[in-house]
Amino acid sequence: MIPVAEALEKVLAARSVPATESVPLYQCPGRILAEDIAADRAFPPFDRVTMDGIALWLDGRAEEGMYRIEATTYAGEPAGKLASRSGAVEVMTGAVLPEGTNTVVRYEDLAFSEHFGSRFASLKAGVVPGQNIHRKGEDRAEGSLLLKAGTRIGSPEVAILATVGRPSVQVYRNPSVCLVSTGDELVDIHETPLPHQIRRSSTYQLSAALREIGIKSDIQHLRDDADGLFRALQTYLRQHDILILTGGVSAGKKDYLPEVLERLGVTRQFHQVAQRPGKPLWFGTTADGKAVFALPGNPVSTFLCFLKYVRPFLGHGPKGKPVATLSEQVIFKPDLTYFMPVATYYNEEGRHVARPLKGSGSGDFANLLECTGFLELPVGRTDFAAGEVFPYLPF
Ligand SMILES: Nc1nc2c(c(=O)[nH]1)N[C@H]1C(S)=C(S)[C@@H](COP(=O)(O)OP(=O)(O)OC[C@H]3O[C@@H](n4cnc5c(N)ncnc54)[C@H](O)[C@@H]3O)O[C@H]1N2
Ligand code: MOO
Ligand SMILES: [Mg+2]
Repeated sequence: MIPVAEALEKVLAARSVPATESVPLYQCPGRILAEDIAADRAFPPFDRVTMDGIALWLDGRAEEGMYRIEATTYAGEPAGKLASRSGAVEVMTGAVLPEGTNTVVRYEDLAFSEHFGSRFASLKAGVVPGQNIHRKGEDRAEGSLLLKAGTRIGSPEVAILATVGRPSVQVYRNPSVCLVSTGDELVDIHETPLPHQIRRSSTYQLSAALREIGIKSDIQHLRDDADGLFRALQTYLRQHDILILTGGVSAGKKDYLPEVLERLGVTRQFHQVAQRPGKPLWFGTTADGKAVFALPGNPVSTFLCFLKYVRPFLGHGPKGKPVATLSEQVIFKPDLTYFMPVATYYNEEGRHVARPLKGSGSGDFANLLECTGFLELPVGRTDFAAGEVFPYLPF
């Protein structure tokens, strides 16, 4: 049995740099960027008018008087030019600031009048020279690094990729993942279980969790039969990069997976981690770079092991190092790291608080409905006080 930190280290050490592929921008969300992205132009690329109104030249003194409207510049038109310091150009939000102007005044702060066939604007309110202009390069300089390879692409990243003109993007190729449930007691979801059977649920849960990070997976099921497992897993290993198996890794007489996997040439990296749930976790690798996770069958263990080990292996997980404050005292005596199911919320003081969800152990997957994640209570202690802060593993 090895400690949690060591198990995670071994899992992360087994990662290899995946091949890359080009995908259309609309298929990018959830994928991991495989190239650096630089600004092809300044952000914004020109002095951008931010209010509908007029652009004029102000030096801080000449606010009085009327400004003759010389022209109008709409968004999408080339930059206009102010001819006279006593004039103004009508401008719309998104237009290029006309040459010779330095300030934009919005319509709400102007009064218009007509004299001798010309329109004039006078200022109704105080004006700060330079106002209402989004200056060229103010956000990012041309050529600056906007996104680094390895970034997970979410909606803000898509906006950046779009604005630098990338209809397709290099991302890391998703691994081919096969989810395999094992167990003679498990029937499929369209079947009616006999009194001693249950429907399999956790491979569907894992498939959903993978989909949330943009990874498609195959779902298979195998009976608790050592030779059958050997033959089928041999095939799945050939066809896929990663196998995620559930059940059959503990001390039961039909828990064949550890033995079968080693017979298949999968090198065991570890079996059993000093944690609850998920103690029987098995992880191995092959000489040709494939990874096999054999997750304990109890559904809460399965899911916890997915979040803690498989998801980071796939390059996904929460940003930063989330923590939460324990809401009440917890006593946990076993000499194990305890991943406690919790529901978190923000209290009035802005603290991220974790409320333990008792549930009835690692078979109680209905307890995950209210759950938002797991609080990681460290090994070597038994008493955890209300108000203490611990690492938090969100869904
Ligand atoms: N003598 C010991 N017994 C057990 C130990 C131990 O250390 N010594 N560990 C316990 C722990 S902890 C866990 S977790 C389980 C893990 O067992 P397995 O990985 O061998 O899983 P199974 O025995 O096949 O199944 C356990 C449990 O989970 C249900 N299950 C399995 N797969 C699914 C699925 N796809 N969907 C829904 N439910 C599933 C299965 O029916 C069993 O009830 O072992 C303890 N025993
Ligand atoms: O890993 Mo087991 O989940 O403690 O039931
Ligand atoms: Mg078992």
